Amino acid sequence: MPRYAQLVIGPAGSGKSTYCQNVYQHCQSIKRTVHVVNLDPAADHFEYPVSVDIRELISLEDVMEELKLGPNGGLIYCMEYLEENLEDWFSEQMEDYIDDDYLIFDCPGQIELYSHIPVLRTFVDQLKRWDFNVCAVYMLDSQFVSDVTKYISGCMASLSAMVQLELPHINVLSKIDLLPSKRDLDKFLDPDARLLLGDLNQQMAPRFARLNQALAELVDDYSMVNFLPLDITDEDSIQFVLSHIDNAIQYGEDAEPKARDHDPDGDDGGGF
Ligand SMILES: Nc1nc2c(ncn2[C@@H]2O[C@H](COP(=O)(O)OP(=O)(O)OP(=O)(O)O)[C@@H](O)[C@H]2O)c(=O)[nH]1
Ligand SMILES: [Mg+2]
Repeated sequence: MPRYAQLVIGPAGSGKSTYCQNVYQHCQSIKRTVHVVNLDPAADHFEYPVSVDIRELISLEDVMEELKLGPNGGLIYCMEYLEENLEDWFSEQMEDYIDDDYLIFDCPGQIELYSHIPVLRTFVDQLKRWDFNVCAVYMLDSQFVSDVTKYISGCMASLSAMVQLELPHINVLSKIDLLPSKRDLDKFLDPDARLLLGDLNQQMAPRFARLNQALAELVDDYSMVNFLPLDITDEDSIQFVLSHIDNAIQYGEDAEPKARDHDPDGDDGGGF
């Protein structure tokens, strides 16, 4: 039997750890077991019980002090150290989690990790060899929908992670509770390339028209850049996101089919 994993990624401060905490609590309330793994060597405190903690292997503070590295260089060093220790330290930690266990990996927010540094890809490949079904959960702060140019840059960062990791990929728009209005939200959840292009052209100088066209086509071609809204103040919203992810990794396939509550259109909306 496989094991299951979510790799929770996305820019710094996008709400990854908060998401992990809320999914953990939600699962507790519905009597479902999940384990949260901290992969952020810079994290200082957690609102969820940490099942495995990278800081027991290496801490950012020590690396910065001993190797005289800054926070970003130090983080990369820590992650590469984890990569070197996948077969021993990490493999030992994973031994406790067997058939059907469900792990949620809370990752650091450095964007380099998702664009051009291969550590997470190596990590994911190892999880797959250990028979994990893995899904990338890309968190984007909903403040990105306040401006179409920000939004397109968020989409590109997510696409870059998707191309690098080659995993089932779900984009989540976090912090929906902080949006002053949800009126225009739909057009960002499931973007229409032509509308996007119109908005981009309106905001940017004419010399960017061809670039905008290419970006809009890219979003359209992949037809994968869509987002699930997450309002952590609403249990149904958490369950909605979780059920899409479960579906992507075929969790609970043998169980009774789950009702897709909170999905007014009845469509998938997932980005993979
Ligand atoms: N209101 C609200 N605040 C949120 C939500 N998600 C995160 N936050 C706040 O946003 C800040 C950053 O959240 P984190 O969960 O630490 O974000 P992160 O992605 O783990 O950040 P890094 O690990 O530093 O990359 C914290 O102050 C959270 O309380 C949300 O859904 N709603
Ligand atoms: Mg975090």
